[in-house]
Order: sequence, then C-alpha cells, then structure tokens
Amino acid sequence: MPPIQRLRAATFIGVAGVTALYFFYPSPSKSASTFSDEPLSPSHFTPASVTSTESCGPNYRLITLTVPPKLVPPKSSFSTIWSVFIKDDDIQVERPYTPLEGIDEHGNMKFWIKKYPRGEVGRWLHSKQIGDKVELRGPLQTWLWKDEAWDEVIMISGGTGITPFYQLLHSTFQNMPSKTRFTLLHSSRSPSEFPPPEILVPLIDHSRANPERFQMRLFVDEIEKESPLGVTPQLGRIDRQAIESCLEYKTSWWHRLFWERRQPQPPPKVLFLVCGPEPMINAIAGPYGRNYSQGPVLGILGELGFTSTQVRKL
Ligand SMILES: Cc1cc2nc3c(=O)[nH]c(=O)nc-3n(C[C@H](O)[C@H](O)[C@H](O)COP(=O)(O)OP(=O)(O)OC[C@H]3O[C@@H](n4cnc5c(N)ncnc54)[C@H](O)[C@@H]3O)c2cc1C
Repeated sequence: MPPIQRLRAATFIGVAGVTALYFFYPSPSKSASTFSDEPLSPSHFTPASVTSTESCGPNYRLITLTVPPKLVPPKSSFSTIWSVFIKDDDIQVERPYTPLEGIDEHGNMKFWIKKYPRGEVGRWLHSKQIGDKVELRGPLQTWLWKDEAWDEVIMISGGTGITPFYQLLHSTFQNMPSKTRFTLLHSSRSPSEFPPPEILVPLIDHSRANPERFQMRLFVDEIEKESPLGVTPQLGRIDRQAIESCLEYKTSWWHRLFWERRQPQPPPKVLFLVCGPEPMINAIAGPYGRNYSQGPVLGILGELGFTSTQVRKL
C-alpha cells in the first residue's frame, strides 16, 4: 500500500476507535456500583422502594421513594437545592430528579415526575408499582442556596421546573426567619397541568399568611376549565411586564416619603433563578452555553440589564 493510503487508513482506524470508545465505554456514573448497606452517596447507587405512586393529571405522578432509614446520611450532607440521579435499569440510563421536601428521617423522598411521550426514564418511573425497587444516587448539588446573600429572589419556572423552587421554599419556610423576599412566577400550559395541591396549597397558604415575604403568580397558555384551589392564573406567558412588576419596591407611600428620603437605601440585591423547558429559559435568560454552562444573560433579563452574577439558569 502506498504511504499516503497507509496514512489515510491509519487515520480512519484511529478516528473510528476514538468514536467507538466515546459511545461504548461506560461512564463512571452509570457504571457506579450498587451497595445496599452503605449510606446514600453520589458515588454509588442505593436501592430504594416505591412506597407511593399516585396520578395527578394525564402525564404526571407524585412518587415517593424510600431508602432504609439506616442509610440516610446526616442532615449536613444535604444542602438546598439538591437532586438525585435515578437509574432506569432496563436501559441503564440515569436522569436527575428533585425531592420536593428533601429526605426525612424515615428515608422518604417525594417527587413530582412528568412523563414525556418518547421520554425514557419518566415513562419507566410512571410504570413502577408500590414495592418495586429503583436505584438512585445522590445528593447532587443543583445549586447552593446561601441565606442572607440576597434581599430579593425571583424564581421563574415552567412545568416541573417548579420542583427545585419548591424544595428551596419548603426548606427556607421551615428555617424562619430569613430576611430574603421571594417571588415565584410559575407557568403551566393549562390549569390541568398545574402542580398538584401537595405543591400548590402550601405555597398559596404561605403567600397569604406572609405576603411581605413571599408572593406567587401563576400563568397559563390556555384556560380550559375553572382553575382549582381558588387561584386565578394570568393568561399568557411570563413576559417583561410580569418580571418588571416584581421589582417595584413594595412599601407604603408614607414610608417612602418620610423614611427613605432621609435615609437613602442601597439598591436591593436581586437574584433571578430560572428553571423550565429550554424555550422558556431562552426567552427569559438566554440559552445555556456549551456543555450546559450558564452562557451569557440574554432574553428579557438581559434586556433589563441583569448580569451573570444576578441570574442563574438551573
Ligand atoms: C437538576 C434537575 C432536576 C430535575 N428534577 C425533575 C423533577 O423533579 N421532575 C421531573 O419530572 N423532571 C425533572 N428533571 C428533568 C429530568 O431529569 C428528565 O430530563 C426528564 O424526566 C426527561 O427524561 P426522560 O428520560 O423521561 O426523557 P428523554 O428520553 O430524555 O427525552 C425524550 C423526549 O422527551 C422530550 N423532553 C425531555 N425533557 C423535556 C423537557 N424538560 N421539556 C420538553 N420536552 C422534553 C425530549 O425532547 C425528547 O423528545 C430535572 C432535571 C434536572 C437537570
């Protein structure tokens, strides 16, 4: 074979080998071992049992997975906001899911899980019955919440994107008092796709009891029936006006007139957290960068002049 052909053949074999290695070599996470007597950890899988599974709308289920209480690590191992990887044993793929209220001392974790028509792990989890075993590993840090770092936190979610925000709010409401003010703007396609009462009722109750600390607004693309739970959602997408209205300073006129004029206040430290389907993230905060890095702040928040230190895409 002439040298040029030999070089071409060697290059072809090299490229094919690297490509095959990329696709077929097991990643360390998926091939992590399973231990049934070691505490829950990100580095190995732990068997959990399905202890509850209930339908809440055509494509949604609330599923509780339980690990033996002796395998629950100390509370200090879990920092809000965290998730676990759940492994679909049939095809050996894993996806992250967010325990709504973290984990309790009995080893229970409750999840709100959506099934997509061609989605692998969501459909597999929906098919599981009480008593079935599911392997999971974690906790994995989705994003680390630091109390007192922000005056105002504005969370914008679509669909199951509300789950990390529910975990954050559930944990901060329990650990009162925090001075941070929270606003949640959540959007679903229609009222029948709203998060279930287990998620919405505690949030609505908290916003009614503590309006100065927590406000929430629900948005829908279409209204096909009366909204549940006595909340009136706004028709349409979360737009620039909805976001700007969260930023209006919420104090009485006499406070502004007599107090702030004498004591000029520094601007509040505002943080935006955004979680949901990609088109929504793109419109609100601009697309992710390569390999799910944050990318620049574009979209509505970019237009409003917010920077990467003030915006986090989860
Ligand atoms: C940190 C983190 C926490 C998460 N927590 C939760 C949670 O608590 N509950 C939950 O239900 N999901 C959660 N997710 C999403 C979850 O990990 C999976 O991406 C989702 O369940 C789809 O996986 P799948 O295997 O079923 O579908 P795949 O096989 O990955 O996708 C198959 C099809 O579904 C479509 N699809 C997949 N995801 C979406 C989407 N988000 N929007 C629109 N179409 C989509 C794809 O376009 C594709 O056509 C979380 C994701 C992250 C990163």
